[in-house]
Amino acid sequence: MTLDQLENQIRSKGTFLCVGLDTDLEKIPGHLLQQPDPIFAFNKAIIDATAPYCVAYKPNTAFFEAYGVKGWEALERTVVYLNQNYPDHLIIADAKRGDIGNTSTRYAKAFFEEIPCDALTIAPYMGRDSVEPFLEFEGKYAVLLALTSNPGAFDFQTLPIAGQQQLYLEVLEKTQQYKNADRLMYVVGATKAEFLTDIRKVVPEAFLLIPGVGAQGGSLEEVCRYGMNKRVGLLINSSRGIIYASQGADFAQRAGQEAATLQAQMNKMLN
Ligand SMILES: O=C(O)c1cc(=O)[nH]c(=O)n1[C@@H]1O[C@H](COP(=O)(O)O)[C@@H](O)[C@H]1O
Repeated sequence: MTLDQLENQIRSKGTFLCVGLDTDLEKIPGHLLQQPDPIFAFNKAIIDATAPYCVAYKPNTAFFEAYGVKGWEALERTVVYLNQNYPDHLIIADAKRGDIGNTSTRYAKAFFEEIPCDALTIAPYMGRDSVEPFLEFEGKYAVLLALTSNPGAFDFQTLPIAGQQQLYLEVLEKTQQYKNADRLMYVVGATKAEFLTDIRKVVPEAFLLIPGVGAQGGSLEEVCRYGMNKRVGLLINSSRGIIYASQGADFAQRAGQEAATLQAQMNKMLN
């Protein structure tokens, strides 16, 4: 998917919502546990209920990897289902990878080819040779952690380097020099909305993946005020707030309602 196509989807559907698939067998309705693949059964129902209100899905691979081979199979089924039925939705594998060059290439093949996602979250701290292999795939995106939503983000990411620029700003500035930097997106936590003005000075054009609304308490309004750019430039993720809106038989319907509520709020911000 090109960024122009992504922007067109956002504008035509009036939403820049990304639904996070953080599927936990301990939280899904009991009746699904009788299914041959309960994780996929849950995801499929959530996807069918929320697709009109979002432009992206973010399966967090930890929630699949935790179940070993069965989890990987569920991830693959989920991605195949999305590609076949909802090809206009961006699929972001949230795996937070990144390693020396030849290893990064294998991760890229795993998540861009073998399990064909459109984007992959990456920890940038091993530097240029660990990130550029992900940027060799046309139509695919590396989503680098810039300023994360969790409290520990302040341990390192906001520290000044050698008394100068803060580390997260250095990550943004330096990675914009990488080859195929137009295939980069960045993660910024919704809980860090007050930093978005500084972030936009360094990456005015880039798409930002913003997790942390809903369960983590970030404000959609503040994120839009400080983070939106002329191509919208935002994908706002909510996982638990949508997929566990109900843990009963009406779970999919309630997930759809939550997604519709967010879509309505986003639509207002776009107009
Ligand atoms: O890369 C991410 O997606 C991510 C980065 C970050 O800074 N904070 C963050 O919460 N996430 C992910 O975004 C999702 C947030 O889930 P909820 O808090 O349930 O909406 C989880 O899958 C997290 O792993």
